[in-house]
Amino acid sequence: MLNPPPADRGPGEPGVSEPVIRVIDVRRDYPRARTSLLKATPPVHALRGVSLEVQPGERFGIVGESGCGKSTLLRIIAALDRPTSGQVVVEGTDITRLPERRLKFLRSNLQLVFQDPMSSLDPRMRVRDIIAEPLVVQGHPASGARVRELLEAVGLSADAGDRYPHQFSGGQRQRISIARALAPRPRILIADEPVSALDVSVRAQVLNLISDLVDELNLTLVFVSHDLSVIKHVCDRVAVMHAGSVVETGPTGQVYATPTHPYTRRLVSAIPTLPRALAGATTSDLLKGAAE
Ligand SMILES: Nc1ncnc2c1ncn2[C@@H]1O[C@H](COP(=O)(O)OP(=O)(O)OP(=O)(O)O)[C@@H](O)[C@H]1O
Repeated sequence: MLNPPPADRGPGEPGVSEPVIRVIDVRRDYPRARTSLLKATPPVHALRGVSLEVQPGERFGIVGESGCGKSTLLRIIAALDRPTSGQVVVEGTDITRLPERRLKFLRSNLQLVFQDPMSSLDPRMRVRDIIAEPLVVQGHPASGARVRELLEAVGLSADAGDRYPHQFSGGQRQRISIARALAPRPRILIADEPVSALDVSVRAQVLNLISDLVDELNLTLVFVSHDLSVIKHVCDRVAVMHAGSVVETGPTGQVYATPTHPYTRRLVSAIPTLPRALAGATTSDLLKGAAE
């Protein structure tokens, strides 16, 4: 079985109604280079008091155009960065104040898939070692059988393990990243624009693979995209971000059909019609076009 029911793997087993992730009034300021000797330069307010909750087994989307703070929020949820203020509670544990050595439980329970598989896969490593790496880092032996099982789960043949990342297409490389993320049997999968760098012809295949695996393995998914049509394909609920704030949250179908915030209405009205979608235009391309 790819992901048997987890044994005790850390504090805070999610209860029936306990959110898996709670983000509470999170702010993140980045210092900006000084431009004047006389006046202090104000920081970049990347997150301006973001709050949201993700329930167990939910597929939660975060959408917004470039620079609205999506990656900053994901990095804070994954404890790769700390907020300036506010709290993030994952599976009942406030991770924002924990020292690095106490974050071990999070490093196996929560895994990430990034936008560009080429830059997130070490070109000098064979695929089998790439997939086994998170297990080895956590001090677990990685068996050949487990690597083969993961390759099969993402639709790659067992002999793919002997090859190097450059010997695969973009879509296949993203499958390798997904296999690596699943290796430590996470309960939470975070995907940051996982299909944006892929050829439009393989995007749906990779989205369907993520969807199927989330169902099969009973994962909670947090999925970030600048493209509402991609979110609509995968997610049950969505938070719309604009300029460091969440401006609207709701079931994806409802937000899509009856958006309440003016920014969401702009996003929805810019969703590509079929011919433009086939030509590969994204919501953000179309928003740019509309603004020009
Ligand atoms: N390390 C940093 N130092 C200074 N400013 C930063 C840093 N990281 C992000 N920012 C700024 O914070 C804001 C939010 O950036 P972030 O990358 O989170 O947005 P995003 O929505 O993920 O955009 P994209 O989709 O283009 O990655 C932007 O104004 C960005 O320039």
